[in-house]
Amino acid sequence: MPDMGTMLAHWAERAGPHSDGALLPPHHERCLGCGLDNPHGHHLQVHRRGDGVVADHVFDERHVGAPGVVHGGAVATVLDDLFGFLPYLVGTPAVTRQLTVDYLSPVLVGVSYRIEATVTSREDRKVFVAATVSDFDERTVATSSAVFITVDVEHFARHGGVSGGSPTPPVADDHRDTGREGEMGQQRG
Ligand SMILES: CCCCCCCCCCCCCC(=O)SCCNC(=O)CCNC(=O)[C@H](O)C(C)(C)COP(=O)(O)OP(=O)(O)OC[C@H]1O[C@@H](n2cnc3c(N)ncnc32)[C@H](O)[C@@H]1OP(=O)(O)O
Repeated sequence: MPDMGTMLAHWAERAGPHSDGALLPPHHERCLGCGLDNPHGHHLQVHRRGDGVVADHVFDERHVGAPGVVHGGAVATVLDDLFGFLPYLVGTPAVTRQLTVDYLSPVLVGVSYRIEATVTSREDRKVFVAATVSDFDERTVATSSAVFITVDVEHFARHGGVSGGSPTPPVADDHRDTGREGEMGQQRG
């Protein structure tokens, strides 16, 4: 388990307070949504705006689904990551428990979109959040809502770390030493 002091410092460093308009720090350098060191990432640049967060984002060819159209999973990734900045403003770490996306119009590769998210309500550990994705004619192309659950920093220490690496995946007993290096071996990468 990573050192708890390191985890606490990592959270404290990011949690702010952040002034209105400030560029918010990435979750960590390898984060798929906002980490600048992730070559597969979206490199989201997120600012605080009032009680919410906002990012302008252009999806590229790496994110294509149907020709010219952004893959729905890529849109969901960006929404989830943007929601993941609201805990900085709430003041406590939180993780996604449920994420819903309404795809109203195709999101297009190479077009700039504004994505805005805010906290709509709180109930004990539950933080309800909502977001919109709009083009620069202010036409809403997607909306999203999510339920985040507040956690303590130990949650992150328990399940991995903040250095950017992934914990070694557990190997299921029934696939150990079978000599079947076919499908399962390849899937596990
Ligand atoms: C050190 C800091 C590092 C910082 C790095 C930050 C990185 C962030 C990166 C961000 C990247 C982007 C973000 C990411 O990608 S975050 C990554 C994706 N998310 C996860 O990995 C979370 C995985 N899930 C869990 O770990 C657990 O399930 C958690 C901890 C979330 C809850 O497990 P736990 O066992 O503790 O709680 P519970 O299951 O009893 O539920 C709790 C409460 O919630 C209610 N509930 C459940 N569902 C719903 C629903 N649909 N509508 C309304 N309510 C709902 C439920 O009834 C209950 O209510 P109540 O009975 O208590 O009243």
